[in-house]
Amino acid sequence: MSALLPLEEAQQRLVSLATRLPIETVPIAQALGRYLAADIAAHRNQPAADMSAMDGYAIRFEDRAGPWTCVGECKAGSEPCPPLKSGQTARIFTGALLPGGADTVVMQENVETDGNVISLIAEPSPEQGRHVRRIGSDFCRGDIALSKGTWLSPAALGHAVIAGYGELPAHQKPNVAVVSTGDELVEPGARARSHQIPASNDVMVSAMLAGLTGETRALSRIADNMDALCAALDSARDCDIIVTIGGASVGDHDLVAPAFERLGGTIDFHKIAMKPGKPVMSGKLGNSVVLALPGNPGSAFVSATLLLLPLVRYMAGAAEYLPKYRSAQTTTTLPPTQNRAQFLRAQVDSVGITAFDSQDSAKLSVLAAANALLYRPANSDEELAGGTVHYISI
Ligand SMILES: Nc1nc2c(c(=O)[nH]1)N[C@H]1C(S)=C(S)[C@@H](COP(=O)(O)OP(=O)(O)OC[C@H]3O[C@@H](n4cnc5c(N)ncnc54)[C@H](O)[C@@H]3O)O[C@H]1N2
Ligand code: MOO
Repeated sequence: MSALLPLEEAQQRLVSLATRLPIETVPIAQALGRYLAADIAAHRNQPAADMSAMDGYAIRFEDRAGPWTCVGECKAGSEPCPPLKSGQTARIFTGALLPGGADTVVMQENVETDGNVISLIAEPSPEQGRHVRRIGSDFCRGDIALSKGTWLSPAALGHAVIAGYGELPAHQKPNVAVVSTGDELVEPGARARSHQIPASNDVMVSAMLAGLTGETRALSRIADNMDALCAALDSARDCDIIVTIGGASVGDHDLVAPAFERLGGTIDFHKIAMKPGKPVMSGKLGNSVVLALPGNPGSAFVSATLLLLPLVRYMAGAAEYLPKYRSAQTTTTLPPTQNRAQFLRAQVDSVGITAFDSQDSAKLSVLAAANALLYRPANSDEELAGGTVHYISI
């Protein structure tokens, strides 16, 4: 029996089979969910000049006691008003440039007006710079606005636009074929007889890839025979990643590895020291990176979280492509582990993290109730309730 590969090594070997996908210039409205391919420096200062954060009156701080004579109006989008002289104020609105000489804004709720004479009614008198957004207080021209490998979230896109960008250099997203195999599989919603099972993993894994791929191609419910499996895999050779589900283990009908070899694919590793997810296999078929996930739903989910999603993020250009671990206190005592790292389906809340009693990787009821995978390193001792453990949010 081949040795079980530690997970971290498997993750590194998997990405070393892959390359970052080509870079293209993308209109900003189409860049959501991609990864930035270069550092981008701000083209402008933000704000570009001192501006008001409130509707009110712009004043010179030295005149803070008032009253003031109102000599003009400054609104967002207007050229700057003429400079204020001693004892003068200008009506100002949020987002408007401050007139020359002004350095403070008094909110309109804090004054009373009598014609063009404006007096303070609220105490205390304003502090210098109150309600003013200073030039460059958000960022300055030349500052790095977003760094290479950043995930382009809605907020990151907004930041890029305000920094002066209308298009961005970003990596392509990988095209992924999701191939499920098993004579027992029936399509979602169809009646499953007792020897059959609805093909739940296909929908689940495709959903995990939502937004991360260029194309997710479903090649579902391929029969357990070499010719059918080879034909399906062959038809997916144009995809960047081919992920198979089921048939990854050692049974007589587990044909994924033999089918890859028949097609000329090369296997890199087969079997990882983790539970669930031991029978995971990886390799290459032409230019495609191949990842074979086990069929048990819990195993398919855990191995997709720990291997497939990092691979997809890596190819798409992510700086940080591995899952993030957080820590919490276990509410129960956890038994020692053996030679495989464990990822226990668990619930985390403000009290701590609680692993479910049943960890059968075939149970979707347990997986669907979980919001975390509690990580137990291989060969660890019993962990007493109250001890700190690491987990991945799901
Ligand atoms: N002698 C051994 N037997 C097994 C080993 C082993 O090391 N030695 N490993 C076990 C482990 S661990 C796992 S996990 C399973 C995974 O095996 P396969 O990847 O070959 O999966 P299948 O046998 O095809 O299916 C397992 C289970 O999952 C159901 N399944 C499969 N595909 C889907 C799908 N698309 N949607 C829903 N459910 C699916 C399938 O019907 C089976 O019930 O092997 C152990 N055996
Ligand atoms: O480790 Mo399998 O992946 O038990 O379910």
